[in-house]
Amino acid sequence: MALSMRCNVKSVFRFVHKSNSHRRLFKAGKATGTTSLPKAQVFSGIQPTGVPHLGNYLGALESWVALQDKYSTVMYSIVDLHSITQPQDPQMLRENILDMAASLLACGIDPTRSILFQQSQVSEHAELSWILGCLTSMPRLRHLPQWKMKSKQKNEGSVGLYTYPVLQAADILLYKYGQLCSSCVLILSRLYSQLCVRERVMLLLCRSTHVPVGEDQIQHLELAQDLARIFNNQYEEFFPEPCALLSGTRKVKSLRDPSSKMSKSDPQKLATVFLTDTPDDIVLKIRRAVTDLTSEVTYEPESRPGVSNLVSMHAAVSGQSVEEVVRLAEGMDTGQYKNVVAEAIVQTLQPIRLEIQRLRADRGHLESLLAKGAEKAHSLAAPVMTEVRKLVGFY
Ligand SMILES: Nc1ncnc2c1ncn2[C@@H]1O[C@H](COP(=O)(O)OC(=O)[C@@H](N)Cc2c[nH]c3ccccc23)[C@@H](O)[C@H]1O
Repeated sequence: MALSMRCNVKSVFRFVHKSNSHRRLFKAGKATGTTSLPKAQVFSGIQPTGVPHLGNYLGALESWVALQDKYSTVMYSIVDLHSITQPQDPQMLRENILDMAASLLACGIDPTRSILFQQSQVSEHAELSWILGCLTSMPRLRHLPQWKMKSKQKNEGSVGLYTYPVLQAADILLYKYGQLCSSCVLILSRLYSQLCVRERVMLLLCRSTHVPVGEDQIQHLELAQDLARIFNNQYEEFFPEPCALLSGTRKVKSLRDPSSKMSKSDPQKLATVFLTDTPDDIVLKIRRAVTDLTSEVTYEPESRPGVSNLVSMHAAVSGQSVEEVVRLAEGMDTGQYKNVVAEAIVQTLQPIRLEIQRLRADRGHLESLLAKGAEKAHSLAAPVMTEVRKLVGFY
């Protein structure tokens, strides 16, 4: 699974030249008695607004799982504060939070290798969001997707919906420190002064928070980068700019309208494949997927979005390239091809569905996992917030 990184290299470059950042690089470990260098972290979030769908899985969750092997601090948050920007029934929300935890575990999130937690249980998210909100201009938020889409649907949106992306920036920026293992720390701290600028840039690039998301979150990530920059200019170099990590399948489209993205809240029942769909549900939805009048299978996202969406989903779930998949489909018409795609999706989702069912049954276990995750997240967020409060002038 290929991941691509979207970072603002120029700003990281600028960051390197500020002497403070340099010193801070060594400061982070003092509290633990080691000389430590901050390092790359992974942070991402998902709203507990129902069972994740194939778009969430291919655009984000699959890479969340893979990143557990590549980074030592990996954090995934069930962003319940974001979810209440739309009306939620309290009992349903409570259930959705635990169901989301079960879904993430079933996809392969391993609580021994990542910190899985509920956003509202770490109050620093809301606090940092307020501070960042005070640095954000109103026009900067007006054109961001969440507001544009959802305020239109409801005629008018809430203040929470409007400032949603500021909270997302706070989520990401809050987790800026990490510890390296002591031998790496020793080697790197000895070497740092001998590194050339390019190597220091690489080190700092690695240090920023990496955020695996689908394409729809890019503008939110850009706001997080801007807010890091604005905060640093206003107070002192403090927040490294985060980078988006995009998976190969950046945007899975709706099966009923391939001009829009697959979404949990799509009112059309056949538009979205959920991770809990049975094989029969999946076959039906794929068979009914909107394509076009050409029967050949090709990959032309602009002119043939429907069939191209099937091809890219098929490539992603089967671990093949788009070219391989198209070659495999030679001689088939789109009707026959849909059966192949459905089968490949069933193969991928079936074990996840069964595991979700198993995990959902033990609510106590899920609650205790989330409580432990919140404790760990809090222990990382608290020292950052202490520094932020000092910089802002609260003490
Ligand atoms: N059709 C699709 N195709 C490809 N990818 C998709 C598709 N639909 C959703 N995604 C991706 O799934 C993740 C979770 O979606 P959410 O809408 O809950 O995701 C959201 O609503 C975020 N605002 C949650 C959030 C809050 N704080 C954060 C901090 C970092 C990253 C993310 C967050 C996302 O990565 C999203 O890009």
